[in-house]
Amino acid sequence: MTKINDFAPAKINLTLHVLGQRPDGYHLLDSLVVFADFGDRIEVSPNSELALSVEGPFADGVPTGEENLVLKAARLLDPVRGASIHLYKELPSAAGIGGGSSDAAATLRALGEMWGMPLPGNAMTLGADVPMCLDPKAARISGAGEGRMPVEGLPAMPAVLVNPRVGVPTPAAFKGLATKNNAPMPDVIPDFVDVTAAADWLAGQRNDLSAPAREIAPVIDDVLAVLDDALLARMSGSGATCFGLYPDTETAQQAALRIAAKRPDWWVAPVTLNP
Ligand SMILES: C[C@@](CO)(OP(=O)(O)O)[C@H](O)COP(=O)(O)OP(=O)(O)OC[C@H]1O[C@@H](n2ccc(N)nc2=O)[C@H](O)[C@@H]1O
Ligand SMILES: Nc1ncnc2c1ncn2[C@@H]1O[C@H](COP(=O)(O)OP(=O)(O)O)[C@@H](O)[C@H]1O
Repeated sequence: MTKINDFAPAKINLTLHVLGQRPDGYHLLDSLVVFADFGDRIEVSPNSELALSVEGPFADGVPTGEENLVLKAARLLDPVRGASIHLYKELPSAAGIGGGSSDAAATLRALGEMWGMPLPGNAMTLGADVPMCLDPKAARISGAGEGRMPVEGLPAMPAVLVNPRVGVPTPAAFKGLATKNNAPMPDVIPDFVDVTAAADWLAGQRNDLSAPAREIAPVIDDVLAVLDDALLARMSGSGATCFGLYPDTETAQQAALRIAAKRPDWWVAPVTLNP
């Protein structure tokens, strides 16, 4: 039986500048996005009905009904066709790292291949993060999430992802913004010789959702504090996951061990953020 596997990597917003708000309420973004070598996994195989099974460390709490983004993605591609989909959930949900969106994008890729269909142009209807996850490579994201410019010149970045197991609802983070019209990133994102140079430049940029998310979940301050030995520590997306950038893989792994020992109740993952 034909089985197709796909990988749904964690999405990290290295920067997230909020530039304004559209009349429909969605916010205009300028965001530098990269993807980790760590994420969920999807397996699809032929089946008469559309069926989803979920397992893995973060399976609990992921909806298994029609509201699951994996099933919504399948229905977007074909409203009636059947398939068996297995989701192995390694990523925490509602965590600012686009787990559900990346699952949806991986489902579109895998079912598109199995059913011989092209990727849909309206993936945005599944969620603002889904289009950027269709081709999970470094990109500068604009509009409400639909604009995507590939970014060359980023190094592979050793990092640690830390989530305090507290969910931040994305609408609440946007609603809490003190100012909606903020400055974009510079027009040109430079090339960087290494992760230290990238971290130096990133330090001059922002995540505008960080302040409102920290109001909602003050534990984010504790997360940033344990990442104080990183070259740069910042929240991703609408939180609460934060990333720390480290000069090399070994240092990142040591930092992850230290943080996991200090906060065994938190989710801690040493990763590489790929260009
Ligand atoms: C903030 C970001 C940054 O990459 O990531 P996450 O924190 O979700 O990972 C995304 O913009 C989130 O994308 P996603 O989670 O797919 O958003 P959606 O389901 O489409 O929207 C959830 C809600 O977020 C708000 N929203 C989302 C995107 C956007 N550009 N402006 C918004 O105001 C709206 O209130 C919307 O109802
Ligand atoms: N496959 C999925 N994985 C995770 N969450 C999902 C999935 N499908 C639907 N959801 C719902 O989407 C919401 C946002 O999840 P997620 O995409 O992980 O958030 P974020 O983009 O903030 O990391 C969750 O609260 C969850 O109920």
